[in-house]
Amino acid sequence: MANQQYPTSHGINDLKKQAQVVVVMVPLPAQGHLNQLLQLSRLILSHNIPVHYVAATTHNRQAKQRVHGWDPNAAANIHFHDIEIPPFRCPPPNPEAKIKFPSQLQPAFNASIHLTKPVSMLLRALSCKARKVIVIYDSLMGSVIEEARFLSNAEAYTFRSVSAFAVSLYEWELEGNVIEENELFPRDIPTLEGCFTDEFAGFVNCHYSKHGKFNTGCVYNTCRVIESAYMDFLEKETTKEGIKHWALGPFNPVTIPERSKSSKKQHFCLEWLDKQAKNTVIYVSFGTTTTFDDEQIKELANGLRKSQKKFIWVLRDADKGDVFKGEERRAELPKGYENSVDGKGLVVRDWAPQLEILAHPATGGFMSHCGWNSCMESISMGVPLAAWPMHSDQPRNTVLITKVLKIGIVVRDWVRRDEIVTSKIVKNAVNRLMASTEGNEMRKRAAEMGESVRGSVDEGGVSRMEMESFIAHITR
Ligand SMILES: O=c1ccn([C@@H]2O[C@H](COP(=O)(O)OP(=O)(O)O[C@H]3O[C@H](CO)[C@@H](O)[C@H](O)[C@H]3O)[C@@H](O)[C@H]2O)c(=O)[nH]1
Repeated sequence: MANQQYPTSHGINDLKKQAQVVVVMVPLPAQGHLNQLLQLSRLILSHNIPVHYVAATTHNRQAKQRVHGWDPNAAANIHFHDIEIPPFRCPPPNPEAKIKFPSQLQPAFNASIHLTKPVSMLLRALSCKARKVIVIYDSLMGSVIEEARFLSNAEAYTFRSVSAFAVSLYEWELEGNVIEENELFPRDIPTLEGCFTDEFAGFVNCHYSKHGKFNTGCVYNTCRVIESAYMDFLEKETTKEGIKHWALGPFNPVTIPERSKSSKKQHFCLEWLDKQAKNTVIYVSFGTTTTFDDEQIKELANGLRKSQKKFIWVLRDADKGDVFKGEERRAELPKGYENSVDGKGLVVRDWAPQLEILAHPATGGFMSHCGWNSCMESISMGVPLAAWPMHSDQPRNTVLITKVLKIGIVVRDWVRRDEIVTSKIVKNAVNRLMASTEGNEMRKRAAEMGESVRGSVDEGGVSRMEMESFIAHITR
């Protein structure tokens, strides 16, 4: 399999033990979640453990089609279980919504409940054949894997799709504590007001599994190089329950295979990047759950142009619950915009190869909403961020990036989320990150951190050891 982060060197006995263990992944159907569990599948597979990845047919297709740097279809030991579920509503995102949480995904989240029966059947079937069935499920998919509770040879592990920092804060609050400034948490951590819709908050209340009775642990897409204090905090909080916590990230590949320059498949923005000088380009992208209204798009477009810095801007609407259904809105740019930035900037309307862009030496900064995948990808490629949070865990990830790790600046303060971000604010943020002493210092810090994070997956590195301990634990 291409791009194995953890090459294996197992003894015969280890291999025998592992052959009797299977892993079942149950992701929440949203790109930021599908992607992480697919990437984790790749890592687990490199330890010769078969992985079953279960989702609705359309979400499996989405996860496979969008992954970069390796081919999940060629990874023979990933068994994709395409489940046909009843049709669900698939509204487009609403650019005018006051709360920016992607409420259009809610019907897909609700429809996940139809996976319960097929997942139960799969778990039962696997449980008859394997010595052990390990279920790794998104913390919002607890209801779907209830069957694991009744199988004597099944163990369930909760996957936390966000930073250990965000989970620590959330669980601290769940216990009824007030967040105060201390050695772990900096001051002025935003509340969760404005982060979610009421409907999603209700969904979380129903389905969030902190650590169910049959749970033996939690896995995180993070690395102790950056979040060791928060992993320790979570461990301390659950000592009594005997819950284990594993920081197995970064899940994303940390090295990108050498591109063949003659390859026709190369994305045009990578060819363009090849012609740019080191650290001169800012990559601008807001993940798969952000939709701007026309006015905000205009301000962002003008701000990038006025900054006079080179940029790659991914301009796409947020995903729908089924990304293959219906039309996508094509956001309008100011008249003649693309010509006016010719040579300076690229606007990408399709799926951009984000990891490869971030890994490219010409990329020197990332303007991002601070979704956790984007944060981990940027950190592991050593790129500092200009943080512009929209919803969910993003305002708190912004605190982690800017105040704790000090590898980024804030574009727009979360408290001013109802105001438009003017072109002047955008221009100033780009210049601050890309062309100031402060920005250069952050770039240096981010590069050093990236090196340490990439090193953590090498032999003897913290993430590598944590993964080995996890594999030993599930195959014990
Ligand atoms: O053109 C594109 C656009 C996106 N991506 C990838 O898509 C993913 C986006 O994930 P993320 O950065 O986490 O953003 P969201 O899609 O918004 O993720 C949701 O899920 C995350 C994990 O729970 C949360 O941290 C976020 O707040 C939530 O919005 C990343 O892997 C990107 O590399 C591309 O490769 N190309």
